[in-house]
Amino acid sequence: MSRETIALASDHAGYGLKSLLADEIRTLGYDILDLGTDSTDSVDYPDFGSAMGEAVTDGRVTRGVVVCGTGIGISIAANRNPRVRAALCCDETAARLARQHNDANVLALGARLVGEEVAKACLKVFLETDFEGGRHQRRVDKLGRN
Ligand SMILES: O=C(CO)[C@H](O)[C@H](O)[C@H](O)COP(=O)(O)O
Repeated sequence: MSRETIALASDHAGYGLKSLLADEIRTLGYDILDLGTDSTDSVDYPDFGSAMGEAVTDGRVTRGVVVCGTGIGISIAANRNPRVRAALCCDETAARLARQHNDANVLALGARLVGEEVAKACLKVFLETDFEGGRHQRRVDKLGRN
């Protein structure tokens, strides 16, 4: 069976955590599609949130992870794309519920707000938790395209 590819995108503030999460994603048994940025040189988070939206829309990936300083800007940017349901998470419980209840397809993290171990725990839960469907499906349907 082929391995799922997980897309990753960040701005400069999220670059370090993105690199660490790329290694973690591979360790967990997935391939990665790195949408940048490629250094800590200052860039604009909307460009990378938008790149994530395009990767989901054109079918290169079904799930991804976005990182900026707070996770706020890049999650707003990713969510401008109607096919993205990006969830900004600061702990494992939020990451689990984002999958179970919201069928979130993009995990957003704030590199300046969460520690590396918490970020890795959020990532693992996000990747390994299934959507529960049922009443949640009706609500996700009301969000629009997916
Ligand atoms: O957190 C962010 C947006 O919500 C960004 O990652 C930036 O860190 C933030 O806007 C601050 O930017 P700076 O140019 O690194 O000061």
